[in-house]
Amino acid sequence: MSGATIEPKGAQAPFSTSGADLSEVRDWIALLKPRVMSLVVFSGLVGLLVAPVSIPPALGFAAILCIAVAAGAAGAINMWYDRDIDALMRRTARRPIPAGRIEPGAALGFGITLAVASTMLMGLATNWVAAGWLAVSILFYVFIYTMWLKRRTSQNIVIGGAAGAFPPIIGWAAATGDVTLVPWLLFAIIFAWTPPHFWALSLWAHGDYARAGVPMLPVVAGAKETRRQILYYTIILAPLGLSPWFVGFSSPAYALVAAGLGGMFLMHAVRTLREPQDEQGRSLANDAAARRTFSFSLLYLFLLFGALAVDKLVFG
Ligand code: HEM
Ligand SMILES: CC(C)=CCC/C(C)=C/CC/C(C)=C/COP(=O)(O)OP(=O)(O)O
Repeated sequence: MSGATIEPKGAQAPFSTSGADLSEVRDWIALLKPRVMSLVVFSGLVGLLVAPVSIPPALGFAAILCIAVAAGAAGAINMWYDRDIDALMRRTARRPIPAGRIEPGAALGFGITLAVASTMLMGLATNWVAAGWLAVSILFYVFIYTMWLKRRTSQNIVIGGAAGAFPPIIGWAAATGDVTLVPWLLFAIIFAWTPPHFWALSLWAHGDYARAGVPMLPVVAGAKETRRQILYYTIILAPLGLSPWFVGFSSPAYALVAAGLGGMFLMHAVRTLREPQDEQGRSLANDAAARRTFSFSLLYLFLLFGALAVDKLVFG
């Protein structure tokens, strides 16, 4: 597979070289899973902004850059490890490694280099508590989720999803040097959010996972059970969203926003449970409700964390 598209460098005209360079750069960026990174970075930024200690903007910027690069590094190592199953799934088959545009070993080297560089820079720029949590999240995503759980159990994302819940802890630690109750509450919110976020998507992507032999919940337990589990986790998530107010960290205005968002998420989960389906729970409506639940999950986290940050700025 590799080498099929490589041409001798000297044979290329300057224009086509720059075109090739640009698409090469795009491939390296794709290895970093940049769209997923956006929300990871946002939740890390909110952890940093709501912390009771503020750090100089340049250091705050360095901390967020480190979270972004570390998440990207973990994504690149994940794509290196998962290249066999990525090649079997329609959603992932065009990724640079399964498509043969980037050598697996080069992707692994890229991921490890960025992981080490981002952790070291975090430690030097802010503190080693933040760097330690950054390392934990990379290692968790790579070893616990990707290498251990993803191919073994339908609970893979319930436990492995913790990797994506660390960014607010890292952001907070970058500012304060420690981790107290509030960042753990933010961790818990993302932890409870991950199953409905992912299982909504897996309802329509289950064919891909079945083909690749990945035991995601709809493949193992069926769509009906997946719909029920989405609702259970949303029932846990909705009150958890209010927890910063319960502990006196946020104002009643935040609580109102969190309650509204939680209510809307519950409504989407109930609609996903009840959408027209066959006896196995497979949608008869092109998974319209599940698609809306997935999109709303992204909006939910963005708005909830946005509200938390705005609340801190306005009410202190
Ligand atoms: C183990 C836990 C998780 C799994 C298995 C998972 C899986 C997925 C998958 C398969 C997609 C769709 C395709 C893609 O762009 O790759 C997706 C999209 C997305 N996920 Fe997750 N996710 C998880 C946790 C998270 C976390 C913790 C965040 C951020 C806090 C996050 C943010 C996003 C975003 C922003 C998108 C939309 C990307 C787009 O626009 O396509 N995910 N997730
Ligand atoms: C700060 C830091 C280091 C964070 C890293 C953790 C991180 C990026 C978590 C997000 C989880 C995620 C994108 C899972 C995708 O699952 P998958 O790999 O099964 O998805 P795929 O099928 O699209 O490859």
